[in-house]
Amino acid sequence: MAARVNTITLLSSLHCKPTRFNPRQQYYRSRSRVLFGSQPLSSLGNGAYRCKCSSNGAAEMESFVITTPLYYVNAPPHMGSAYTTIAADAIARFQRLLGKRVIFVTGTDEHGEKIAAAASARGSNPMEHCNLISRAYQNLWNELDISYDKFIRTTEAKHEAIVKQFYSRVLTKGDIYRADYEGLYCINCEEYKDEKDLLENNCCPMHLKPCVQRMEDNYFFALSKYQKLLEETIAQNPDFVQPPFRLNEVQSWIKDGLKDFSISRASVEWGIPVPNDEKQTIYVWFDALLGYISALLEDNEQPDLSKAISFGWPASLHLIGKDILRFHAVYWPAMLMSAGLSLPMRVFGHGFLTKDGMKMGKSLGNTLEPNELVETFGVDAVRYFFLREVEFGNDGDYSEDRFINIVNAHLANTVGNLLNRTLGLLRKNCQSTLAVDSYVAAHENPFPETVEKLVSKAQAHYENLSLSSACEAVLEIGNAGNSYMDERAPWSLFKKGDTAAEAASKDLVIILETMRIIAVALSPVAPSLCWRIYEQLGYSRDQYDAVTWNDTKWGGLKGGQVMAQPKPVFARIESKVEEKVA
Ligand SMILES: Nc1ncnc2c1ncn2[C@@H]1O[C@H](COP(=O)(O)OP(=O)(O)OP(=O)(O)O)[C@@H](O)[C@H]1O
Repeated sequence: MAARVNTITLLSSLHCKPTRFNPRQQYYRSRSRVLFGSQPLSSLGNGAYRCKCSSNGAAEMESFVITTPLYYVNAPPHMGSAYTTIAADAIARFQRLLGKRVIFVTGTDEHGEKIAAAASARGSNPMEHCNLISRAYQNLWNELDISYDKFIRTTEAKHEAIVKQFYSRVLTKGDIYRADYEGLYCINCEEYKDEKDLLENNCCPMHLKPCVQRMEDNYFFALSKYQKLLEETIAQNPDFVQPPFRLNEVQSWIKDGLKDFSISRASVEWGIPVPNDEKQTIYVWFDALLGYISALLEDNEQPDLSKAISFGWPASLHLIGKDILRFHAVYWPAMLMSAGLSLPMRVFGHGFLTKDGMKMGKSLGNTLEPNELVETFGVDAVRYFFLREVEFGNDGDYSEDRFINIVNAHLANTVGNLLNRTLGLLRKNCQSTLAVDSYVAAHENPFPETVEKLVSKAQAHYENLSLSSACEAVLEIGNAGNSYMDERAPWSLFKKGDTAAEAASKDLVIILETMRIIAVALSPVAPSLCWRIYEQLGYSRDQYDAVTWNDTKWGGLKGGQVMAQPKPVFARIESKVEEKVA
């Protein structure tokens, strides 16, 4: 079968590696025999496809498709929703720097009982309500410098068409049947619960609200049929669920036994009608997960499932919170197997931002407002703090004092101050002009090697989604630059005659080259700040936008390049309480 259409070709063979057999897809194909659509290129294990070399030796661009959850529009976004999206954005930006063809999908999940209830509580109709809240998400993503490529709303006509086609495939496969169901239902999770998983008074452990007894005549998806296949697939692809401790959780759910689940609601009007039974609507999760596929359609395309698949499925990475792991790592793969489609390559379930130990969430109302944080502290501080402070995968609590201390110490002092004082010295002693190429300035100096080692460390951490460690490695470059500056003390060398002054002007080039490398390596996390650094180094916006990870190599700055007038790139945040941050 032909490789997926990747139209852009790279001139360099940098990203061209030999294609490799992908055991997961082969495994699945051999059992289902119904896999269709174009085959992805083989997995690199990190969620990217291997590229294919064309006959002239040029390399087709690798693809990297990353998704956030489609956020539920029962209430406006909060810092928890922003957290996943900021992390996805940093990963997407890093993969773009590597030269991949990235499709970054986000959007809003707009159907279901909770939405209808939220709309009526506001005295609005569901569609108006969805328009308003979906717009709030898009506005917030703009505020937060989120570089998404696709924003899908599950109320879009193309999405509805894809859901119906998918439903029909699963029906044809014989995996949908009709039955009565009675059980305890959590309206906030929009899910029937097992009594054993509930707290006292049948309260949902996530939302702390009692579940209600419900009986319905529904359509069911035969999840139990896929138990063995799921078990085997996951055993053969342990990287499918990450971090590893979440894989154990998923494996134990499957081992406990999978029960068929109801995929329609008779009592919910606000949803996509079940094909051939207009009295029922499709269960919100069976609908929303398909958004990852319908998002891939071009706006002017006929909504066709096979076509959507050919535009980028399977996703390289679903980034989600741990609350929706079961849907993504159990239900969704089984649904895809039933429809004869490839599984996503990786599902990463990160931890929760908590407030007083409880998950911050819309239903509990204990949220932190990202808009306010951005307004008060700026977008770079918000992005940097949450990615640096919370070990990606674990939970993390927010404290304003910690926030201020971290961003002041790292962004204002280590990075901003070093740049500012170096540019100040350059202006005073060298008319803001670099004396020599950075390559020449560092001749026989071991410093570039220190920087390059830290860059490699940062790269490895970005690739493993260890975003906090990636930030740490980049900050270590800043620390190394500060130590170099203090040891060399160029301000005093400039006073010691020509030879010492020549050495001092080379030292300034070395520090500024270090700043340039920091700006590239930190750009996935704090893109606006890094642009300001680049601008201070005398580059244009177009030059910044064309940067790749290759630009982390030593040797970018050239002799004669004129730096901008020194201007702080990150304003220190004033606070009443300030502690020393290690
Ligand atoms: N406290 C949080 N910490 C980290 N991520 C969160 C948090 N809250 C929400 N998210 C992100 O949003 C996803 C859930 O989206 P959803 O729109 O259901 O938000 P929610 O606030 O969790 O809603 P609810 O409180 O009604 O369950 C999570 O899987 C995660 O990606």
